Amino acid sequence: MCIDVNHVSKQYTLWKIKGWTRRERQVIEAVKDVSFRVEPGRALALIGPNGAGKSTLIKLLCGILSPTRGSIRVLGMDPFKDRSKLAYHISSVFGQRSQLWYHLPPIDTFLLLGRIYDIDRVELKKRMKELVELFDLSSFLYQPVRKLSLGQRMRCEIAAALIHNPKILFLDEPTIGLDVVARSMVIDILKDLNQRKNVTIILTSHDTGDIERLCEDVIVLNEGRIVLESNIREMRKNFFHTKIIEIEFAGQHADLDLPPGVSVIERSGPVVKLEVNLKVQDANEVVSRIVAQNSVRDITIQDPPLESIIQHIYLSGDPAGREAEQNAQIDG
Ligand SMILES: Nc1ncnc2c1ncn2[C@@H]1O[C@H](COP(=O)(O)OP(=O)(O)OP(=O)(O)O)[C@@H](O)[C@H]1O
Repeated sequence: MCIDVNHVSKQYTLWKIKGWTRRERQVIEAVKDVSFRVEPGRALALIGPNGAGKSTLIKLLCGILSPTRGSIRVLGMDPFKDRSKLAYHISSVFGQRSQLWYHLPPIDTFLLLGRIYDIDRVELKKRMKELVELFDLSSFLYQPVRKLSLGQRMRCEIAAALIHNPKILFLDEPTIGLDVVARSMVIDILKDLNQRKNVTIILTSHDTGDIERLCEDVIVLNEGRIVLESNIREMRKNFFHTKIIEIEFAGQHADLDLPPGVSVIERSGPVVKLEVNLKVQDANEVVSRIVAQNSVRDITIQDPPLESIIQHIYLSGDPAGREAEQNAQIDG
């Protein structure tokens, strides 16, 4: 087992100043009785709305914070107590914070990290060469970090985090602020690391595209609690109550005669998008009916975007995937 989290809670204590002499204690329970396990080589997404406790959980797993209750084992170690020993085997990237020296070029941070992790000179040179190639850093390796674009800096951040060949990589919003091209490059590299080098990845992101491309497992947190723990494929299956049918009509078409449970969500010239409620209608039957009544050039059936399922889970606050269980019972 790579990560084993048992009934972990984390409280922050804040002191509010009340008048000149009084202070009021306020306790925020950011993580509440959370338990889960991660097998080596998996890619897990921690998702949830703002303030759900994702960053706190990552900090607990990295040993930056200690739990108020419960126990955590990462690679068999207690991350808080064995922090310096564990540091040789894990790494973290926080999108909002940098570990690169701002006024120095990235190469200097790489060399410094090589010293910190006691990496032999020859080995360090070899690893730097690999990372420079993998992240395509050669054109700005000797430029001060302050002069790099955000995308270039993030590539250097992740490269720096990998210099000591960690077994687990924790990433908290690693693509925040990146444009589509830079984001796609970062996610592709992470996927490659996960699949080829078996690096376990724990990621928080608000971007469903990143999650879908990189992760196979997902934990949804809400107000500090796990509200769903699932495989992304299972989550899609259990939470999809709708299908989207996109039809391109050949020429003019009369008003569609739609059965109950089917509604038009978009119209653009000859293209019409329909949403089918699968609890009421079968999508294939809807397609057959439309094709029989109209002249159709193209027709596709799609799943709704992952984003809409996640939104649905957040809104329903469905504890421990109760709705998913009910659906599984109905289906099966
Ligand atoms: N250092 C701290 N001191 C006090 N409260 C904190 C601290 N860090 C986080 N919190 C509180 O703990 C709760 C969880 O915060 P956390 O940053 O873990 O959530 P998050 O899911 O990562 O949110 P976001 O998506 O906005 O980054 C929030 O209510 C937050 O205000």
